[in-house]
Amino acid sequence: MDDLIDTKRGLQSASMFIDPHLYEVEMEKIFGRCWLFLTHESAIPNYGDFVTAKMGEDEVLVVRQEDGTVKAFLNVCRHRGARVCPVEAGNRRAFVCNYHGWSYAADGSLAAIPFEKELYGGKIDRCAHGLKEVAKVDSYRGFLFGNFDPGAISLEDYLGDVRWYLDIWMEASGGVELIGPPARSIVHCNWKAPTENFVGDAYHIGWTHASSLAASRSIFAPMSGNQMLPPAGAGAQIATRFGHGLGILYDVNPGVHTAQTAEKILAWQATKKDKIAEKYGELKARFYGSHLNGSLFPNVSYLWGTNTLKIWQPRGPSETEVWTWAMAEKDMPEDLKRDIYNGLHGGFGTAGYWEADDNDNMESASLLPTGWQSRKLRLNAQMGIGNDTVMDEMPGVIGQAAIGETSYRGYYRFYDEILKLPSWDAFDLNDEGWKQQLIDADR
Ligand SMILES: CCSc1ccccc1
Ligand code: FES
Ligand SMILES: [Fe+3]
Repeated sequence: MDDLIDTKRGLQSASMFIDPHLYEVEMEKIFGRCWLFLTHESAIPNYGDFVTAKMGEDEVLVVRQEDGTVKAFLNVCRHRGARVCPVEAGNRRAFVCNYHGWSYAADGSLAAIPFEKELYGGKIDRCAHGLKEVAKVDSYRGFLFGNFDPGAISLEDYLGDVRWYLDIWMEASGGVELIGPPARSIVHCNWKAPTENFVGDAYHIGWTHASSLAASRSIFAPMSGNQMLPPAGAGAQIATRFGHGLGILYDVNPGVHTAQTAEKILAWQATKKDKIAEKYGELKARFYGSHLNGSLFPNVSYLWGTNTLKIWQPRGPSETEVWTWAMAEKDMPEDLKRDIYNGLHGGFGTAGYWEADDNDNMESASLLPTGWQSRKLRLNAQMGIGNDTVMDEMPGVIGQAAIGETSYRGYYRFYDEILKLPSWDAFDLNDEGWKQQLIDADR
């Protein structure tokens, strides 16, 4: 794996998008040890409410407990491995397996076995056959994450510096809600391809989305066909410790929406910005009115302004199931939420026209390296390399340009680190060397 990621020069091996052995290592070392997004608290408010979610290729049941906490379990019967709960969401105090009828309580314990006395003679240890519980479940600002590794660092530590940027829309905005259930679709690509696009690819907007920009008459339309670059000082790229990253396009929050919906969003935000500035400072208020594209390592992405949250669920090295939610500020009027929902799914939903633009790229970038010669190529994420820096007013390593690949380099720097990390015990939370690794990188 040594020649997979070259952090020093901002290069990655094209084989990372197709190598089946690497994929198995990712499932063990990344999806088996990192915090993975499950759902939002508001989706399971009451005792017995549940949703199914994915953690890597494992399907889990996320269940609200009687005491108000949330537990997650592998959705796999402990008898012969059948799926215990076949539906995506609902409310149940018990889950009964369709195969032989074993039933589990909401806390995952094995509650009843058909003909237990007659067929097992009381010789089965029910306590040892409860649903397999996910080691850790925790919530950040209402967003629920799970971790299979009992030795993992806390969610708060794992999010680290990126919390400052998440708080722009998860807190300063007054909080958001996911308008679901999520749309689900399959893209024939490796799960990292779209995640890296959302972590930092403002570069593709003008080129890939030329027709979509023109069709939607969006604020970004002048970038269509690369007619122009965003002016100097129009944005920034941010990389943080655990690979989470984002790009900011200043002051153009509703950039991807049609002119009509954008107008409504701008009017709405104008009613809140002063209060946000008072409470959270001018910079956060500005970022609240900016467009943010970001990914949380390993596989969840968001577009603040375009109003979407997406998970790129891996299904083998060359297939990804995309879950897409629309996202709106909790206190928005219902008609604006509906406009946002319709605009989002028309653009970035399963058959969205922006999504269709992107999927062609995701598929070609992921499928071309199946060629013996193509897979030996290095992918280039050197844009802005050597100019990254730190700034007092905002955390992380910063690329001070609207278009750059700082957050790509940050994402793959941690990807390399976590693949090589023996265990979380070997991890030094206080080691700030990661910043210098990125700042000292050069061509
Ligand atoms: C094209 C929608 S906005 C965006 C910006 C950067 C990365 C991904 C999406
Ligand atoms: S120009 Fe970026 S992948 Fe071809
Ligand atoms: Fe795109």
